[in-house]
Amino acid sequence: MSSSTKVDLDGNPIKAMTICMIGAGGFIGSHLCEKLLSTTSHTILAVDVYNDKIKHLLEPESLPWNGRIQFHRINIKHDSRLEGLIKMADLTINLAAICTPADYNTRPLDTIYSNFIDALPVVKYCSENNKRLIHFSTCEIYGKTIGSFLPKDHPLRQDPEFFILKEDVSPCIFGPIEKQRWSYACAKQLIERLIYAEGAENGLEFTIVRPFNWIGPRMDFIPGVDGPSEGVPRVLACFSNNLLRGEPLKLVDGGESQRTFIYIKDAIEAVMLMIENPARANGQIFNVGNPNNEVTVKQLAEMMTEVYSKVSGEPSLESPTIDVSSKEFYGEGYDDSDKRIPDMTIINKQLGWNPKTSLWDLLESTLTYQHTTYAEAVKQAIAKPTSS
Ligand SMILES: NC(=O)c1ccc[n+]([C@@H]2O[C@H](COP(=O)([O-])OP(=O)(O)OC[C@H]3O[C@@H](n4cnc5c(N)ncnc54)[C@H](O)[C@@H]3O)[C@@H](O)[C@H]2O)c1
Ligand SMILES: O=c1ccn([C@@H]2O[C@H](COP(=O)(O)OP(=O)(O)O[C@H]3OC[C@](O)(CO)[C@H]3O)[C@@H](O)[C@H]2O)c(=O)[nH]1
Repeated sequence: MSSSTKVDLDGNPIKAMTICMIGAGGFIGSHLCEKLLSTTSHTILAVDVYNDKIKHLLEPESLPWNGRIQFHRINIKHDSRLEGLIKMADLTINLAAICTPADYNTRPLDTIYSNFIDALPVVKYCSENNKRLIHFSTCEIYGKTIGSFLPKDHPLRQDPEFFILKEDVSPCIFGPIEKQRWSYACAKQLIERLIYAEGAENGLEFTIVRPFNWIGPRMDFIPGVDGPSEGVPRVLACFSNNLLRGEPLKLVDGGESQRTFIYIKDAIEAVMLMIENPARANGQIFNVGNPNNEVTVKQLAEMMTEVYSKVSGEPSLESPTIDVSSKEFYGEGYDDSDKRIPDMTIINKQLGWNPKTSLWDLLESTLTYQHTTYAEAVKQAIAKPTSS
């Protein structure tokens, strides 16, 4: 073995593999492609309906990884080429999904089809062709915490048993059917159960990833600049948009919900370990988050306001936030997860992985990117007279 051969966590050489990455053109996919191309010799068959976020990896042809990434513009809902690509690959990673909460209650059918029905052939082709699958699920699978059903001042609310989310222990607690917010979590839950059953009954080699609010550059879109004016992206892009436009940040139902945010680059390290350590990752469900970065949404808004003022040099508003009801912001049928702290025992034991970046540091690099990428375009969009 040459001294430069990369080895896995057990000291075995890592062989170059072909990876079919579905949803490669999205936020997580673009970072994963970047990392795979710049630090490994694996080849990527990148599948998506869009490629704007990976254009810099596809062109020009003089790039050092030329030939190791091929883009296939395929809608997995209806394209017979998908099975061929999965057959060509050693590993399939499925990231494709509708995964913005504004869609869950307003487009529940599209949400359920995207997260369950459209993922079915991917699971089937992997199982039938004995191909390994890494499937992206979500922390939303846990729904609400057990503690959220206790009175606000109940002492057990402080007991970690009542709020820490553990892959092999915690229940999935969703609201009633008329709260269509849970259409996404429920579809993701059922596809997880199906994958698990394929593993148990047919020997499918799988890993399920439950991301806990991964954030960073290239997440979603800025409405009216590189996405629809009326579109509602996830919170990082909503708040970035408000800051870029000099508007108050909107706190849904007072911004009391809590989240743990993790820097995309830390999270990608965890996925790389899964890819290159199949013996440790197969058959596992992994939480991937940063339990040390917990804030309420209100605290996130305050921190983003402070960081943005620092990186842009622009003073913050006197009243930087404004309250808005969830019905007004998301429409009928919205509901929310109260708190999301990942238990890290399993990923720590199997892969020895831990997140590194503090919330302040990740916001500083992300908001620097947002300012550099969008400030000028937002100024122009504001200056443009709107057609009546
Ligand atoms: N970002 C997070 O914090 C987070 C949290 C929980 C779960 N996840 C899961 O991780 C995965 C990726 O999330 P993301 O944040 O990168 O989202 P994203 O929306 O940026 O990426 C999803 C990609 O899938 C593509 N896609 C969707 N439907 C498709 C289809 N029918 N055919 C081909 N391509 C299709 C989209 O065009 C998009 O590029 C999703 O499954 C999501 O549910 C992400
Ligand atoms: O302008 C805004 C936008 C949102 N909020 C509130 O922030 C909380 C987080 O919202 P968001 O990041 O958009 O989404 P969620 O965390 O609720 O759900 C995601 O988690 C993982 C994933 O599966 C994929 O990313 C997705 O479902 C929330 O409480 C909003 O109400 C706000 O106050 N103002």
